[in-house]
Amino acid sequence: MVIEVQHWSGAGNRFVIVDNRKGMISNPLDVILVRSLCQRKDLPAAEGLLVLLDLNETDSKCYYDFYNPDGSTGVMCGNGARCAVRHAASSGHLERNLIELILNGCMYCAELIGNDRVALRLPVYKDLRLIESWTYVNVGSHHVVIDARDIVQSIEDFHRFDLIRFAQEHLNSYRKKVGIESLNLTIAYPTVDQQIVRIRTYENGVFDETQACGTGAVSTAIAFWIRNIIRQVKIQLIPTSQRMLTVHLDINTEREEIIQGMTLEGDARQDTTSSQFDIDSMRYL
Ligand SMILES: N[C@H](CCC[C@H](N)C(=O)O)C(=O)O
Repeated sequence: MVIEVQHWSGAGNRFVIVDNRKGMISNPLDVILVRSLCQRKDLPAAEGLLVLLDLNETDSKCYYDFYNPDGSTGVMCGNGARCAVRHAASSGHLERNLIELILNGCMYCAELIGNDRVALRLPVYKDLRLIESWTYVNVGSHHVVIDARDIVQSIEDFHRFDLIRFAQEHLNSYRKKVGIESLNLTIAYPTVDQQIVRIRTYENGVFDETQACGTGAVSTAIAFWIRNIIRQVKIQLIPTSQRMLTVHLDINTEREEIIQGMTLEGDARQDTTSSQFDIDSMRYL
């Protein structure tokens, strides 16, 4: 059986999206099928897969599952969530710009802005630990945030830094200290005036540096706020793709150390025409 596969990106983070409302594929998707869908033909590998499960047009409510390219699932994907709501808006007639997204069973509110931007409201983080000079944050996916100034001397060195090698050599140590295997690792370099933070992320389930990581951007904003590195509540972050992400922190007015919620804003675009994928032979046509 042949299915249509769409190609989207959120801040440069690359996804394939399948509309499975007719149940052509059994959920949860088989690992081999996920891996095959992410290995695109004539395009760079996708850094995640989104599956549309259901769409309620009158309530502007949509249901998706997210999978990493290795087939793992059940974690929050900030860039993927923004692509999901834009995909939902393009797949049906949604009554409102305020959309309820249920992603891997968790509910998020999203607002469509302009032609290709989405503001996604995340619930307050589930866990935050300041460990030595680095920070662990659970925002629905697990993140280690490193102040890059601890490992490089300049922004030029930051761009040249061998992140993949660093992750391969050090991730196990972070995993042991946090007690969690599925860690993403972000290095973050604040500019002198702290207006912009440059970030690079080695993603769990991709096991490579991705073009952008939405929950990595949110985790960086949280870590840098709590460590007094950044003191704006609106933080602009530039990922590897150079497509900016903006994180708004909702800070308790009485106690500034309390973050009550976060909003992740950025683009979400359909990149090219759809592809045909044969489920039986597990390959793109
Ligand atoms: N690979 C991550 C999930 C996707 C995160 C990233 N693509 C984002 O935009 O938040 C993990 O396994 O925890």
